[in-house]
Amino acid sequence: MNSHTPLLVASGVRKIYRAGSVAVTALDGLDLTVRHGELVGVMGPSGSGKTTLLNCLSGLDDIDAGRVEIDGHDLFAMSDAARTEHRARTMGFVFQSFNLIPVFSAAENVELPLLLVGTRPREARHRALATLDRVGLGHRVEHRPSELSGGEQQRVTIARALVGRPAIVWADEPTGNLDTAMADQVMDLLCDLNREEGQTIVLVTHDAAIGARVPRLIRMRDGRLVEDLHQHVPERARVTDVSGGR
Ligand SMILES: Nc1ncnc2c1ncn2[C@@H]1O[C@H](COP(=O)(O)OP(=O)(O)OP(=O)(O)O)[C@@H](O)[C@H]1O
Repeated sequence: MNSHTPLLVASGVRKIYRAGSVAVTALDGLDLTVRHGELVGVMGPSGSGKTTLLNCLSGLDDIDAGRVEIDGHDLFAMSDAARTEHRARTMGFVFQSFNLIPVFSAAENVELPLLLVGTRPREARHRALATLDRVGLGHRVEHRPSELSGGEQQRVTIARALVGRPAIVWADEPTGNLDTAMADQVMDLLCDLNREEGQTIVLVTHDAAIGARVPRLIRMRDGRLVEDLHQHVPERARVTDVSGGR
């Protein structure tokens, strides 16, 4: 795909959750285009459909109507197996809960997705170490999650999301479990990855301070996009050292 082709094109996406006789329209004909290299924040009141947007546009969840194309491929025209494979190849995920394997070291957690798609162990380890270094954790590769701070654990999950060199990273409240200083470090890292390496990121957040840091902010209400704002984000003064004092 050349960089002029949008990375993600979602059109008319509807998602209806049915629980017994109750149906909730979580996405109500949503249209969204994301270009390569964008950092897009998604805000909106509780229940407006932010997590559903992330789950449906990444193909983690099915949709009831509409179309989602990522990297030129129609997500819902492919089989479940093909969609899973496409997701593993093109997407990385960061959630509020870290979901790291407690008995694995940071390096083992990060190399796991590569091993699962058949990358040779030596290559997987090499890339895991390089990616941990990129997120400022080159000095913590043998640590287990319980031996790391919350911010460090979230940086391990970011490394795990990045190690397969995904076209797009989906992040759902990535700073939701962190105190302000650690949340700042994680946001610094995501902004740097976007600005310096052109990593495309879609990030759901409740936090207005985070919303103020993204170059593009979309707002949802009742399953629709109600605002799409391109905002000037000044280069930050580097106040936080993500290397943790290496
Ligand atoms: N699995 C489900 N079954 C039934 N209804 C659901 C399900 N998941 C979400 N919903 C409903 O869909 C709507 C959108 O939910 P969603 O979680 O996407 O909102 P959100 O904006 O992410 O909310 P929050 O900010 O509180 O996390 C809500 O009305 C929610 O109650």
